[in-house]
Amino acid sequence: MAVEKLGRSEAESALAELDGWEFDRDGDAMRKVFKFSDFSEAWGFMNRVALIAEKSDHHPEWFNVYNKVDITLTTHDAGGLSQRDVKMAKAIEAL
Ligand SMILES: C[C@H](O)[C@H](O)[C@H]1CNC2=NC(N)=NC(=O)C2=N1
Repeated sequence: MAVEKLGRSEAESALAELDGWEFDRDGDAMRKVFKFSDFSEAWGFMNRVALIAEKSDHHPEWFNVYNKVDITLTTHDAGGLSQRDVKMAKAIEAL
């Protein structure tokens, strides 16, 4: 699927509206570390994110240790950040 990479200023304004998300990989990705009270809470969160990912065919790069979930969003098909990442981050924030 063709997806367009966001321009720097588009990406900046999108991130400005998203709590805690920061640029990563020279602006080609966005990243946030979520912390929970324990593994069970983190895993429950990951399950909900996984369902969103499958439904939207957009998958996070993530790393989990116990109560921490480190999420990186990028669009491989676009070679950087796209509207799909912004949409995904908003969906994650809405959980
Ligand atoms: C074929 C399939 O639609 C693509 O590989 C999708 C799947 N999930 C994806 N996830 C992410 N994060 N980036 C993509 O470019 C991407 N592409």
